[in-house]
Amino acid sequence: MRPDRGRFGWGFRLAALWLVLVAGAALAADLLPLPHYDATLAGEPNAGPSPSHPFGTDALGRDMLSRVVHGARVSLGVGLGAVALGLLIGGPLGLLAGYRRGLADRVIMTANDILLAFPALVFALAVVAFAGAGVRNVLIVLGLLGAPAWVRLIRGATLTFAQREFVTAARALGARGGTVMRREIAPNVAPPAASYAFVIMAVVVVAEGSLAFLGLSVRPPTPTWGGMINEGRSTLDTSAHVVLVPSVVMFLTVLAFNLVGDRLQEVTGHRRSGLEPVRAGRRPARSALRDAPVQDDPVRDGPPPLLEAVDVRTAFPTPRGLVRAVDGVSFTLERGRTLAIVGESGSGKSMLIRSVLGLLPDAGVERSGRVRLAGRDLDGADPEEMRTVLGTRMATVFQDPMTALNPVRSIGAQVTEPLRVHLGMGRGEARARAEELLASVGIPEPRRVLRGHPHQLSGGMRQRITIAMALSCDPEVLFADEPTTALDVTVQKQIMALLHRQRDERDMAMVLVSHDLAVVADRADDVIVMYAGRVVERGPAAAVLGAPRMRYTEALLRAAPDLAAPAHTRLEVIDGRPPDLAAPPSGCRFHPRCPFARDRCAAEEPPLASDGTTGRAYACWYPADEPRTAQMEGSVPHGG
Ligand SMILES: Nc1ncnc2c1ncn2[C@@H]1O[C@H](COP(=O)(O)OP(=O)(O)OP(=O)(O)O)[C@@H](O)[C@H]1O
Repeated sequence: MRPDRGRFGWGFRLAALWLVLVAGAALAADLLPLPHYDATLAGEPNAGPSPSHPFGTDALGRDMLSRVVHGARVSLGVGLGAVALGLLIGGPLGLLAGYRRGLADRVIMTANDILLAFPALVFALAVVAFAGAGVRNVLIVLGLLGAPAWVRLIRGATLTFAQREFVTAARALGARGGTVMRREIAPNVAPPAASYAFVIMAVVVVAEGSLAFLGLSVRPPTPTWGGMINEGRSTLDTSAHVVLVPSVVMFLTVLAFNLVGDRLQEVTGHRRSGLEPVRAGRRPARSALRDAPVQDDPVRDGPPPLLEAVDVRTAFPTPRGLVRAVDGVSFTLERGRTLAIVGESGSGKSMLIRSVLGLLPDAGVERSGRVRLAGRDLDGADPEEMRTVLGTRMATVFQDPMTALNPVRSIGAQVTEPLRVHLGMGRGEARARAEELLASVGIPEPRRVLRGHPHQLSGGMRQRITIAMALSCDPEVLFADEPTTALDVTVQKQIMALLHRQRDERDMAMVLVSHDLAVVADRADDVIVMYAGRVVERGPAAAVLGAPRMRYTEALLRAAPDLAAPAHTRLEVIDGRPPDLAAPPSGCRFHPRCPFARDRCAAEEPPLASDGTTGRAYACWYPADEPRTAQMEGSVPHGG
């Protein structure tokens, strides 16, 4: 995230200039041609500004400019130290709370809230009075007092980024939690943290000034701004400049820190995630669904399928009730084949994929069912094994390559990471392999591209990069969740062709989520049609899309653009709205929108029953007419 330099404005520039001036003077204080800050009678006592003493002198005739400059050392030094200490403590805790959620989050945030409830200045006064005044103690106390604010800020930013696709993508590549926090989230949390550091500096400068005013910061004769204000109090009526000079310098510095911090915050401001929040206070659990009987789990002879999902259920506890996003879905997939998942928006396609990959949001999700890869039950896999499976055997290509790639890391760093982590390659070897991978997915000048960042590439090129990353460890199953939706039409075809070429060359299986039924009919071997979290029809793609039986599939096809149809042909829409997954309709979930519905549809739920042909099944009491053989074997209409 690069700040837009043109939008900083004059206020920011003046404030930044002031801070550079104060910091520079503080650093070079000993080198400047100024009298020693404690040289008494360097001039007339309490004298106003003059060419030899531009800020005047104090009651002991000491040069005020020298004292203000040396005072800046203490103020800024304590500020920097306290910010660093607060960040050192609050940063990791905030990352942990925001990324792990659940128990860690609750413990950290409860402790944090208790600490925030302490009256800070009283606490600082008590500690400094007890432990003794001095820069070190003041710095430690102010650093500790700032830590809870850092926890809140870093947690909030982490929550935002933890929902972003590049974090899911890193998890899908098998990255450990610590690595995800360090490499994916921390660099993105850094810009808001940096802007916040300026605001905290302002708070610490004021707090240090207040302690110094009370005589609880550094000991005299070392000057501090607060101490100078205190010393000048007694002569305020006759020599106001003794109080005014440190006050104005302190005021301008605090104002400048706030201005710079606020402006940086605006410029580096980040987008919020659109996910509905999960109800607070619920633990990640599998409880409510765990007891649901696992259906459709046949005992088979022969080798197990490459990928098998049995009765997968995923639900989110929300204030509206339990949202059953995936409600008892089963499928199998073999090497070299593509299974497409289709359905309206919100039907549960993405959640099904995430459930299979074990990449659900951590907090509050309830899930059950079985997922097996070549017979290995992935639910029984420990986190280490699951990370390896995700990195090497199952890989994912996400919808939007811009959000799936980390904007602040170079492409080379992102493409080589899975190679280094999972295949143990050294830097040079991983770089060479990354170049080959990029070339294999059609990226010209791979060496140059590896040095760049995601924003320097077009959408199509970015998606090629994410495909290269997904393919880097030779996965057996590739999941592609609407991989072309964010791209323009000409590029969509190229990416789809690339995916299938790679599938054939590598003999992978592919799970493809797509809204584009023409693409599904063209490319997929099998299809499952989802409605309200359930499979309502499944079978060979050509047969299902060529002659749907379930009324919802029929409606979906009529609502899809037909590439073969004349331009300006009106598309039919599916009447009504998708059901509320927290309170789905009784019987067939599609019945309120189905023109063929009868009483039985509202009363009884139709089972997903085979129609007698291989692999084909649908859930409908009054299905579309059974097609004649000639129709079924005929060409599949593009998009319906
Ligand atoms: N964190 C969450 N809390 C509550 N409900 C959620 C959450 N995430 C997803 N859902 C719900 O799960 C359902 C399925 O979502 P999913 O993203 O799988 O749909 P989809 O079919 O992939 O849609 P699209 O085609 O628009 O991507 C939706 O109704 C959504 O509202």
